[in-house]
Amino acid sequence: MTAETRFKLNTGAEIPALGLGTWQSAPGEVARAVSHAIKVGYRHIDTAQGYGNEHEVGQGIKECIDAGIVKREDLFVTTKLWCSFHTRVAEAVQTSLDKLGLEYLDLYLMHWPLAMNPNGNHPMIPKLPDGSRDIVHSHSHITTWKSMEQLVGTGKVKAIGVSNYSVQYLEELLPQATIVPAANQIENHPSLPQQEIVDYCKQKGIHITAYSPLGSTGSPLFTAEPIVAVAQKRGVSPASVLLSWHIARGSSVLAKSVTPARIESNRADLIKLDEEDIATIRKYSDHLEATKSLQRFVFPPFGYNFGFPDKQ
Ligand SMILES: NC(=O)C1=CN([C@@H]2O[C@H](COP(=O)(O)OP(=O)(O)OC[C@H]3O[C@@H](n4cnc5c(N)ncnc54)[C@H](OP(=O)(O)O)[C@@H]3O)[C@@H](O)[C@H]2O)C=CC1
Ligand SMILES: O=C[C@H](O)[C@@H](O)[C@@H](O)[C@H](O)C(=O)O
Repeated sequence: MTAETRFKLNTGAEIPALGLGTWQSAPGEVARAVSHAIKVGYRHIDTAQGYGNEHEVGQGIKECIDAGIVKREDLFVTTKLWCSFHTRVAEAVQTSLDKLGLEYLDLYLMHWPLAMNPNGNHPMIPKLPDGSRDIVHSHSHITTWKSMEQLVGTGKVKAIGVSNYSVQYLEELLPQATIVPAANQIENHPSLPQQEIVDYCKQKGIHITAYSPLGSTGSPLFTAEPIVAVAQKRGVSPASVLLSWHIARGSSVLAKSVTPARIESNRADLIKLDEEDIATIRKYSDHLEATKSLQRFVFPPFGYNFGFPDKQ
């Protein structure tokens, strides 16, 4: 059954194919979204220090554990190190654990491969007087990774990984790494297939998790003609096609919703796309690439070159 699919990480652990996203899930909504998701079968929850909602995510998890719906070990919980904490990894992971009310994380990711000033004018998004983000250019993401490697063996993290890494950044990191990242969480959907990084990660044993698979808030992807065509042919919604596409590619996928009916259908309506469906979607992606019309929905104003082929 597609919703039960799990992928093996390079640690030997398994990551459930579908996770609940929680970015921009408002306070007062996210605990309910998490507990509803777990009740209807989700076993993978994605949050981040930067989302400011780890406490509420933890409440949703606790409700389900206390009610006997799941045990901690049935869940796969990911959180992420925020940029202004790259020099304070041990402190950051403990704070995340405390907020979540958990003793360990299944996956701890470096959210973006750059450090922001830990002593700047804001704890999360420090800015310079000209309004640009206060980035510590002298601090390498490799140094951050070395600190994250120290967490493995402490019992606080089962696996470590990265997010928003391009091939260029992985090529810098891998020769210096003692531990190969278990996962790279990247924006991924038919309008930004990122085949280059997906193939590279596959070759290196790094699992891909797709974020913003539905095109994030206010998405145009639901009405993209080839997606609608596959949805109609298969008798499902465009959202189902967009989510199922990643599972067919061997990636896990994070779907954010705070709407109970969507949380349910995003899981229940996953399907196994066939070769014809995949070919239709590939043709669409190839056309966008050829016409330089790829769409990246998440590109925060870091003013930084992440090595993304579509944003140089
Ligand atoms: N590592 C990183 O830098 C990033 C990680 N992420 C992670 O990935 C997750 C998913 O990405 P995100 O950007 O949130 O966007 P998604 O692509 O998951 O889209 C979320 C939006 O789609 C709506 N939606 C959900 N299901 C349906 C449906 N079946 N039909 C119609 N609309 C629907 C949601 O509305 P509603 O909630 O109102 O139902 C919300 O507005 C994040 O929440 C986060 O956990 C995301 C961005 C960056
Ligand atoms: O995970 C989601 C995104 O990466 C988000 O954390 C960033 O876009 C952040 O809001 C920022 O402004 O840098």
